[in-house]
Amino acid sequence: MLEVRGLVKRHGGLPVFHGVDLAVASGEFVAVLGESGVGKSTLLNCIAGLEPADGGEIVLAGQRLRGLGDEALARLRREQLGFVFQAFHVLPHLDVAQNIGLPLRLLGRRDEAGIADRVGQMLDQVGLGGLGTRLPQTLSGGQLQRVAIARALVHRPRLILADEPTGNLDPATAATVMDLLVDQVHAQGAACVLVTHSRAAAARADRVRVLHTDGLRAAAAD
Ligand SMILES: Nc1ncnc2c1ncn2[C@@H]1O[C@H](COP(=O)(O)OP(=O)(O)OP(=O)(O)O)[C@@H](O)[C@H]1O
Repeated sequence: MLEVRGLVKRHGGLPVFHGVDLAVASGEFVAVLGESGVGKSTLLNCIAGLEPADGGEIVLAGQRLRGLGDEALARLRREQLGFVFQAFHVLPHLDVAQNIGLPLRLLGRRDEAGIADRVGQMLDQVGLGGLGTRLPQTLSGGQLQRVAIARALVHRPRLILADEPTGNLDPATAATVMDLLVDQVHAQGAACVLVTHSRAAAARADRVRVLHTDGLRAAAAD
């Protein structure tokens, strides 16, 4: 589903990482750990085509990202990807249900009843049942985190990229969110790359890798 080969990234001429290799098959869950600032979010952004790589190759769902135009990249993201951003990126002027339903609308779905059903299902799954009409500014950080997760999974993406999805959650809610991600991977056959500082979250993955400036390596306990 995802192949990263010899990835190189610089920011403003300064090296972030080089020599990053990663292959993730459908139905496989990989956690990426690493020191703060080593480039974990940057790696996810490169995989999503949100930041250009400076070298190496990324192949997502059989398509090589290099050389794809903005339009093709946007379509690939819409159709294949669910991204849980560290900073949520929940749209402030849309209510919770509209935020969660957005990926379905961007895919061209117009069956309002079907969209409402699926959004309701996601609200229940992340423990936000009844909060669909609330605006984001009335939610807590942990609730916003769960909106972001529901929105990333609503269209059953083939590849899930999750940047610290449990960072703002209490241990019980974090475990529920990890259940959702693991279910999406194992029951639905999605691939998942999870960036986290949480050893508990990483323990749910099939493989754990640690990002260093010169590549991704197996964790000591792996
Ligand atoms: N837009 C940018 N312009 C310049 N430098 C950047 C930019 N984004 C990130 N960086 C730098 O790239 C490096 C990697 O940042 P990144 O956010 O990917 O790290 P991270 O491993 O995800 O960190 P954390 O665990 O703290 O979230 C850092 O040194 C950061 O300062």
